[in-house]
Order: sequence, then C-alpha cells, then structure tokens
Amino acid sequence: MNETTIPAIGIERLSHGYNGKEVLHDLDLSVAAGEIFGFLGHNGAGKTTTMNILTTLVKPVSGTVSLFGEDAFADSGRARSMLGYLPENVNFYDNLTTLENLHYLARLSGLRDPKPRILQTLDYLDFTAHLDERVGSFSKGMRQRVGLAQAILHEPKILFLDEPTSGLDPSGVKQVRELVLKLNRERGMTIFMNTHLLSEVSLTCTSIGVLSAGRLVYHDSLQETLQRFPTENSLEEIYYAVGGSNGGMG
Ligand SMILES: Nc1ncnc2c1ncn2[C@@H]1O[C@H](COP(=O)(O)OP(=O)(O)OP(=O)(O)O)[C@@H](O)[C@H]1O
Repeated sequence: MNETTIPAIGIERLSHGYNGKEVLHDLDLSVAAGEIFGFLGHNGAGKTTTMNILTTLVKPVSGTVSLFGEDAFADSGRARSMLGYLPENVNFYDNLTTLENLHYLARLSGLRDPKPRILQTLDYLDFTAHLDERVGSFSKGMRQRVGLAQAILHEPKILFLDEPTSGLDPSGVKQVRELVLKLNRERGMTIFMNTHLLSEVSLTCTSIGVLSAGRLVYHDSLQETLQRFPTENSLEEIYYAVGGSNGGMG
C-alpha cells in the first residue's frame, strides 16, 4: 500500500459490546485523508461507541483500528498525538478562565509550555477576546469553541467531533460549520463527525456513512449519494431509504 492509498482511518471487523451484549457488529470502514466524514445514525446505533474506540478511549472486543496505517492500539500514545477529540459534552472548570482551562488540559496531555500554542489557537478560532473570561459565563457555542481549541491544540491530523452542533443556536451551528470547513481546507485535517443533523451533513461533509443498530448500512461520497437518490428531497429520506429506519433521529 503506498502513501496515497493509506486511509486516514481504517476499521476492520470491529465488534464491541457491553455486559455481553454486542452493540457493534463486524464494522468495516475506511475514511480517506482529507475527507469530512459524516457518521449518521439514530439514538443508540453505536456512533459514540465507535468514536470512543477510534479515539482509543475504549478497547474493542475484537477488530482493528488504524490511523494513517498505524495500529491505534499498538501505541495509543502515538495514536492520540495524531487525533483530536471534541466529545459531545466537554467538562471545564467553570471558575477558571479560557486560558487557565486550556493550560491545565494541555499540561495533562503532556504539552510543555503550551501558552504560545494556546494563544495561536485561540487567535485562529477568533476567540482571543475571551482569553481571560471565566468559562462558567459562556454560552454553549462559546464553550464549544473552547472545546475545539482543546481538541486542535496539538495540531492533530484527524479531528473527531461528537455531535458538534448539538444544542447550539443557528449562529453557533454556522460558526462550528465554518470552523470545521476551515480546519479541513487550511490545515488539511481529516474530520470524522457524528451527527443527527442531516442538513449539516450536506453543507459540510464530503462523504457519509449510516450506522443502523451497530451495522454500517451505507457509505459513499456525498456527491454520489445525492446522484443516487435524485428523487429524495432530503438527506433524511436518503437516510431512511438506506436502512436507518428503526428509530427516530432525535
Ligand atoms: N457504557 C455503556 N454501558 C452499557 N451500555 C452502553 C454503554 N455505552 C453505550 N451503551 C449502549 O450501547 C448502544 C450504543 O450506544 P452509543 O452511545 O454508542 O450510540 P449512539 O449512536 O452514539 O447514540 P446517541 O446518538 O444516543 O448518542 C446503546 O444501546 C447504549 O445503550
């Protein structure tokens, strides 16, 4: 396999379960470098479980995960240096400022002298004005941008976002969308995004996968998807057409 064909994310025969009950069944998936991949699925389909495995937080029962061709669990420290993760709910210390929170988290993850990089990242995210404000006073959208700063501080090659626009107002949704596109365009980051918001997928993603009850029932480029389903008026209809029909999207 040469450089150009090594996927950013390679998943082979991945299975996982809790308390003896399997929730991910034999998942195979590959995401090319430079993609913005939208991972769709109803509640309980297994999206967060998959993301927790891809970010090496959870070791799978069976199967392999590789990041740019390297086994993620052979050296999870190395894998973590390649990836950034914005979980659905990030916990910050409300009585600490943006800078103090990011400094603390950066030191925890082993970055020495992180301040210059924090300043540079906040500048990139257009958030410098809130550097010395306490996170406890922030809106959900502002907290999300601090979360994004935390996720990209070490300049990862792959960014994992779990429902990044959940609970945001329309302007917050737009801000996150624009930042995701900017990180992909300017820094070449591969983005893997769990989402319920089908409208966001068509505005942001280059390829989509649909997970239904722990099985990948669809994976293709957004362009192919829109061509293949010309009569479906929305991505939601496409979602149902390809098998995500057992449950609501909320
Ligand atoms: N720590 C856990 N212990 C036991 N069961 C779990 C655990 N985490 C998830 N599950 C179960 O695994 C299944 C998949 O959950 P998961 O959170 O991965 O789905 P999801 O697609 O991310 O759903 P949502 O959109 O609601 O976040 C669900 O049936 C869930 O109840």
